[in-house]
Amino acid sequence: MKFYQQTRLQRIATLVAEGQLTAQEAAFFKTNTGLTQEAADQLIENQLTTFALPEGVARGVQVDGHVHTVPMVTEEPSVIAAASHGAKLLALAGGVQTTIQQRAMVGQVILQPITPAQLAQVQAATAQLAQVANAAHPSIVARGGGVDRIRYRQLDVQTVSLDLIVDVQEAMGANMLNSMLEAVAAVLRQQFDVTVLMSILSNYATTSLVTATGQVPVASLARTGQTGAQVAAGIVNASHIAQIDPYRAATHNKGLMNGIDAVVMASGNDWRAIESGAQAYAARDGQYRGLSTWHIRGEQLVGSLTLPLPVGYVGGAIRVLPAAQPNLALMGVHSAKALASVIAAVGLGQNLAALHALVTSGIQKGHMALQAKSLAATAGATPEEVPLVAAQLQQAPRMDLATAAALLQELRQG
Ligand SMILES: CC(C)(COP(=O)([O-])OP(=O)([O-])OC[C@H]1O[C@@H](n2cnc3c(N)ncnc32)[C@H](O)[C@@H]1OP(=O)([O-])[O-])[C@@H](O)C(=O)NCCC(=O)NCCSC(=O)C[C@@](C)(O)CC(=O)[O-]
Ligand SMILES: NC(=O)C1=CN([C@@H]2O[C@H](COP(=O)(O)OP(=O)(O)OC[C@H]3O[C@@H](n4cnc5c(N)ncnc54)[C@H](OP(=O)(O)O)[C@@H]3O)[C@@H](O)[C@H]2O)C=CC1
Repeated sequence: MKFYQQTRLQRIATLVAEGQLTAQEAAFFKTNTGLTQEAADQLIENQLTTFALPEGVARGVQVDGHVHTVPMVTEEPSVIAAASHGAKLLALAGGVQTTIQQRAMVGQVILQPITPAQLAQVQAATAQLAQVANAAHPSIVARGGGVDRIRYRQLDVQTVSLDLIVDVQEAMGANMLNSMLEAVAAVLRQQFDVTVLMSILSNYATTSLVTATGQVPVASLARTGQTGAQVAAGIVNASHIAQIDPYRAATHNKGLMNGIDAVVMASGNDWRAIESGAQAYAARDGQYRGLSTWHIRGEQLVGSLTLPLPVGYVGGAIRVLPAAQPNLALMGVHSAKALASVIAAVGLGQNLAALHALVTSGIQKGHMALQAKSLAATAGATPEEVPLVAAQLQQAPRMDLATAAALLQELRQG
């Protein structure tokens, strides 16, 4: 029986049998009910309750020679099926390869107003400012990180952004960077008499770019009535439309962020930070574009996705959210870079599956088939009734809430 045809408990047992979960981790996944109210109260303000989302796994995600089972947190039906489908296609030609040139965070101290003479003074003190920043968070220096460099960008005639670029090692680094930035800002105000408007990290993490590339044999893309070459050409054309039309680009990127956000959330990372960075990067040359592109090389359809992924392997809420550590263990990643690589690979596969569906049967066939369960539940079906209503919904001429409600009523009337 396929993994996705098994029951929840059978899936956990399969992962144990495969050696992907220890007995202790399996016990956690079986009984996990999320955050306690007490833990939730420690995390946010004015806490009332907790809010749960489903978590599943994409299987067979092949990245840089390793095969990963990837936890994904999402409320949207068909996202995990699509991630699995994309990963399966990409695995046919060796999986996804990733490159990470650098992993650092950027923060800004905005100097405004500043004269050219004042700027020259500040620039002359760059080494001192780097020392100030490192002294504000010495433990990151002890861990092998710290200030990488400082650069200056003139934003308008009286405004300069002093950009602090910091190697944050295994953390996302937002809090540590903000401490460093505020220390630099204080010295600039006190010793250089410069007006500092504000200091804060930037989520446009261009120093944490990850590129995922992968290929699929064109022949494997064939579907009833369409040759592999026709489907591959359709995917290339769809990817081109996302380069020339922001209306399409936004949807193209939403599709790949379906996978990226789901893994970011499962890992306990800050998904708003990843979303904002990705969307800013999509508009980096002044026009908003698709983050991934596809082209044909010989017998292969080749895809590439680049985006900023400043995720942490430690810090933030990763220790506090109960599922984050078991999820990282199940994913089989042991560093922030490895996590970023897996996330990028899921994004590329997610995009491939969505484009494949769009240029073949259309999105509704696969998506709505999987939406049937959630429609049945929305109509009020109990867990026992959901599969019965969902099965009938898939045969019905229209798959909508009214039909689901009518089918449920029929079922209850026997
Ligand atoms: C839904 C599929 C995968 C069906 O895909 P399919 O080819 O019709 O069905 P299949 O039964 O032949 O399955 C193919 C593979 O999909 C996976 N798969 C299949 N079913 C399951 C399942 N239940 N649970 C887990 N994995 C599943 C699995 O890997 C399976 O291979 P197998 O293991 O059977 O050898 C396909 O139609 C698809 O990928 N569709 C895209 C769905 C999608 O992107 N959903 C997101 C919501 S729409 C959206 O938000 C974004 C969008 C689409 O607008 C983005 C854009 O426009 O670019
Ligand atoms: N704009 C944004 O995106 C903003 C985001 N945030 C939030 O900031 C949080 C992330 O900030 P971050 O600074 O990463 O989190 P933390 O404040 O939790 O700092 C990271 C922690 O990890 C510890 N650590 C242990 N091992 C390592 C290692 N190998 N490398 C690096 N650190 C290690 C550090 O220890 P030590 O102290 O000894 O160095 C530090 O305590 C997220 O919750 C995010 O939501 C906050 C402000 C703005």
